[in-house]
Order: sequence, then structure tokens, then C-alpha cells
Amino acid sequence: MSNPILQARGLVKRYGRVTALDDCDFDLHAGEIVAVIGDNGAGKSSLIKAMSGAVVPDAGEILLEGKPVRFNTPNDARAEGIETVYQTLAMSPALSIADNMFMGRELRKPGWRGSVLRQLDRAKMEQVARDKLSDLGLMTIQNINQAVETLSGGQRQGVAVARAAAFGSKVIILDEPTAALGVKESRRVLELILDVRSRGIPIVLISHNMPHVFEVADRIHVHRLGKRLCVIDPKDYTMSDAVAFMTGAKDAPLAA
Ligand SMILES: Nc1ncnc2c1ncn2[C@@H]1O[C@H](COP(=O)(O)OP(=O)(O)OP(=O)(O)O)[C@@H](O)[C@H]1O
Repeated sequence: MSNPILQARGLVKRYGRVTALDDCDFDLHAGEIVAVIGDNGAGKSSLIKAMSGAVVPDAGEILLEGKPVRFNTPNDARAEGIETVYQTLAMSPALSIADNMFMGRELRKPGWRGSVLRQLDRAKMEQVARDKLSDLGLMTIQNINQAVETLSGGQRQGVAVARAAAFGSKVIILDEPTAALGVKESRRVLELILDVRSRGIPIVLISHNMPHVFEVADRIHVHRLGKRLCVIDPKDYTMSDAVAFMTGAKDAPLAA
């Protein structure tokens, strides 16, 4: 297998007396989708928050393309090309799709109008937003200036994934992207995830939905009691095996 793009080694995160991450490892390789599964409270969110800069681990290290990195804020991780889409989509409902896509990294007009007057380059932002959405087959959205609050749940998730794909040059982390969606909308988002992978961006997918995990993941990281219990290939195990490993009902397979 290729060298990992993103790795975590020995991560520890404590909240008071609770140990959310307990010497946790993680690996993501080029071109793959790794699903992270685990029981409630197993520490999955803590793991992705550490890798996306939303929490600072107490110990351990994170390596991006083999180099140790230290993220104190989500912006640090973004600056390195790691984009995270949280379940509670960080969007401003009243703003347009284009504005949401560029929130926090607006494009300015060239020359003094941008640098001195700080004028936004709306036309450019709209063009890039339109290109990104149509690249990902999301142009059922008619109008890029439509407010995000007028979109369906699946379309909003689509915009969030498109935003991540537009800026996440190295890794995209998706936290329960289908949790709030209906069957049809989930399907569209799963296709979008596969599409992003086919563009060469590896993905970390947290999900409680076993059929979705088994449908798209190349490997499954099973998280239990704050650490990686095992990594399985979905082709070799059933969904009930995976659930049995994550709940402790069955012993995890030994690492190859
Ligand atoms: N900010 C916090 N303050 C205190 N305890 C926390 C905090 N965040 C997480 N924890 C605790 O750390 C442990 C791991 O939580 P985490 O959210 O990482 O698990 P999870 O696997 O993502 O759970 P779920 O599937 O329910 O979202 C839990 O016991 C949780 O209560």
C-alpha cells in the first residue's frame, strides 16, 4: 500500500476524568475512503476533531504526508488541505450558495480594488461555485445566488461536500453526511462521495449507517474505547461482524 496521506499516532484526549482518545492510531492512504465506526461515546468525533484542528490532543502526533503537523485551530488544518464537513453544517442559511462556498475565504477583485478597497470579486466567486457544483453533478441547483435555506437537506449536504472538495486539496473528513437525509438524498450524497474519491481526494467518513459504510468504504476503522480496535476490509466481513467487533460481542480479528 502507498504511504499514508494522513496518520495519527498515539493520540490521547482527556476531558476531565473521561479519556476520549486512549493511545489512538489512524491511517488514511491515497485514493481511499476509510469509514470510522464505533459505538456512541467510543471517541470517533474526538479523533476527527483532533485531525481537523477542532481539538488539540493531550499527547500523540498527527502526520500529513509523513510530516508531523500541529493543528491548534480548524483553520490550521484547512491551510494544510484538510477540510471537514460536520453533521451540523456550518452554513449561513440566509446567504447564497456562492457566498456559503466562499465563506471565510472570499475572493477579492484584482489590483487595488481588491487589495485597497477590499472589493469582492462576486463574478469570479459565482463562476467558481458554479463550476464546482457542475463538476460534481450538482447543477440541479438552478441558481447559485439562491439562499441556502431554500435548498433541500440533500442539496445542502451537496453544497457542503462541494465546498470541501473545492478547497480540501489533500483530505476530506465527513461526519455523518447522510444522517439527516432521506433515501434518495442519501443516495445522491453517497454518489458524490464516490465521485470525490474518483477525483483522487481520500475521504474519512464517520457513520453509524452500516449499509452506507459497506457500500462506499474501502477499509473500515473500528473504534472502541478510545482507540482503533482493528481495520477491516468490507469485502471480508459482514455488517453484523462489524457491529459485533465495535460492541465487543465478538473478538476483533488479529492484524495481518
Ligand atoms: N467537550 C467534551 N467535554 C466532556 N466530555 C466530552 C467532550 N467531548 C466528548 N466527551 C466525551 O468523550 C467521550 C468520547 O466522545 P466522542 O464524541 O468522541 O464519541 P463518539 O464516538 O463520536 O460518540 P457518538 O457516536 O455518540 O457521537 C464520551 O464519553 C464523551 O462524553
